[in-house]
Amino acid sequence: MGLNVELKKLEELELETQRLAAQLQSSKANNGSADQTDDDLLKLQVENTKLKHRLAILRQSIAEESKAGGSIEVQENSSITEHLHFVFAQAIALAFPEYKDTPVSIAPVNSASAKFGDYQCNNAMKLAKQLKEKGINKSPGDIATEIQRNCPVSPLIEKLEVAGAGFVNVFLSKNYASQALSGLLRNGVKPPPVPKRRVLIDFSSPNIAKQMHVGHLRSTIIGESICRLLEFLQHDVVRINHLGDWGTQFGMLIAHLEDRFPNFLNESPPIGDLQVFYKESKKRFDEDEEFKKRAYSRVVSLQSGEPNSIKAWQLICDVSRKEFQTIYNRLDVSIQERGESFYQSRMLSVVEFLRKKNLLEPDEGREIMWPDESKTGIPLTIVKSDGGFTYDTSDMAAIRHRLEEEKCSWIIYVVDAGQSTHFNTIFKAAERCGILDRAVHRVDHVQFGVVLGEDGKKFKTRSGDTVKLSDLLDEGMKRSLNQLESRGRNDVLTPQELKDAQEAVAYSCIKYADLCHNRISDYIFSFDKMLEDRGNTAVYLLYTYTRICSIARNSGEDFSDLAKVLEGVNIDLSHEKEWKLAKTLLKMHDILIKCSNELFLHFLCEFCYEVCTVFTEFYDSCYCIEKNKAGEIIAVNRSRILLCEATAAVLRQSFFILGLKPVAKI
Ligand SMILES: NC(=[NH2+])NCCC[C@H](N)C(=O)O
Repeated sequence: MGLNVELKKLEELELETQRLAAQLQSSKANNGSADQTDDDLLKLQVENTKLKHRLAILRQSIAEESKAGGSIEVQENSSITEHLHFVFAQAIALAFPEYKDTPVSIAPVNSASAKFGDYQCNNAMKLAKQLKEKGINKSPGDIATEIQRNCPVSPLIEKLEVAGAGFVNVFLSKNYASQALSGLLRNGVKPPPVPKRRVLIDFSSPNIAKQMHVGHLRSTIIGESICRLLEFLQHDVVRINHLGDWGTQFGMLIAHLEDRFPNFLNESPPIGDLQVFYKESKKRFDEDEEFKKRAYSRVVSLQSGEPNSIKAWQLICDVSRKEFQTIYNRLDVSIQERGESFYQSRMLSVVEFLRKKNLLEPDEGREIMWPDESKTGIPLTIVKSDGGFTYDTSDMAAIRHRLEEEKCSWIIYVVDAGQSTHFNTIFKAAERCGILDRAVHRVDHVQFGVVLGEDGKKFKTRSGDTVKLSDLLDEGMKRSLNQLESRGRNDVLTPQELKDAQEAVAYSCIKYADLCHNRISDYIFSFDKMLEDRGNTAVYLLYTYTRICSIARNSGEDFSDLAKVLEGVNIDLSHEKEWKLAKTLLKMHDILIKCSNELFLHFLCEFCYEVCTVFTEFYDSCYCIEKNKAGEIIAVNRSRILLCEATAAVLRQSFFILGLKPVAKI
């Protein structure tokens, strides 16, 4: 095992040990101190100390190896930026030992300024300032030179140059790039190595009996892509639909069901439109005192598990569930249902837990909890004055379950930006009571803006109603067919091919339009815009992809077994455009890591767009297949066709993460 690989593994282990120790500690706090737990904790601590020791030795030996003019290996599928971090961290540690923990700063160089290399380390300027504060005068240029001199030799680097105000410019090695692309073609696109976590993603999460609206659509699309991204990076992903299936509205729904379909226990009620049903029951609830009373009593019986109320509740949930599932099937989303009702018993115990810790205080008949001791911010309502629980209570029970029982070390909530105060409060409160430990757990509220209509106002139908998602998807299908027909594709494609293309375009467009913007800003929903075949749209990407795939097919040679083709061909990157394309493709791992660190998918969308435009530049100036005047193939440049295939592979993997479905013909 290479030193770097071992180092990464050890770092992962250390994280895991810390997480286990925290878990033991918290279960000890909850259960009183059991001897067994004490023993386990002790063992873990010893283990952790050993690990730390081993880590220190390793770091030292890596540093020494490079001091002796040593070299450094590149981990397979490693992100270039990460590798360069490693290289420069060592160089800085050797050149300026007292700054060995300085965060390394590496930036890609804009491809327009290729003479400055491909990546840049710009630590020297900051170091010059820090040294000056200590009374040492050294120019950034001199510092950069010292850093450069101490860099270990890496197969990834062709040369290093100091330039400008103290930058160290990195020129990537063509040889390395060519080998990395061969590996990619041979083994498929593989994920960059990252420390693995068990991560729970709470997304989609609509409410029973209510309309699933465009906000839920955003959560569904973004959430699904985050799951795919993290699964690709080999994390252990738990996909959770936190359905709103337990609110007080169920009282009135149950009471209304009892009246409308008295035989519901024996025969499933034909509730066609749950929204109408909901409106009817709400009207009665507001107008009829008697009904209101019964509705309240049904909430109590439901939450205490009375069988008839449970049965009625299940029937209602089933109606919604079926509707949601059709949307998930259409969008190719998979998710496990674990609604608020799942936490009923855990809400009881989390209340007990908080009460024992003296964290609940009375407030006009309610019981509230402040997120921090200073009592600033907004308190959570943990118990209502009628003894019932709230959205806050279920989220406290959920976060506890996810960290302690589900043993996740990372939770991601994909919910609209309107709920950011709620989540901030939940996170702080969870920290305050010892459920959440930020040293070992990561929690993110992946928030997103609202969907606007083309008029810039909230997205609504012409009549001012909220848009039904199934109608929206139907409209997308219609528009996509129109677009294909206007290009005459219905004359070229078979009916099945046309249908596949229609679906691919419709759903890919809707997803991509959502993902390609910074999610935090509001976004304007426009079918016209998303169906454009130019610019950063799904249609452009899908067309380009299909075109790339057709190149090998039309070459008259067999490219089905890439490993075999590679035996006789070296990927040649001597043409400027070949080299540019290769470097673009090799950025994929950097991008995936950036997306998963920051949980923004538009970086990946921009990457796909860049790959397509750089590919087009390449294809415009580099012949892959040469034909004579008669249209006969006279030469096939296999190396270039392999580059096309590598481009297709990179796009295919990125499309999969973004939920875009490529088709063979379009
Ligand atoms: N754990 C959570 N609170 N998840 C999000 C739930 C979203 C909620 N059902 C809504 O529609 O607004």
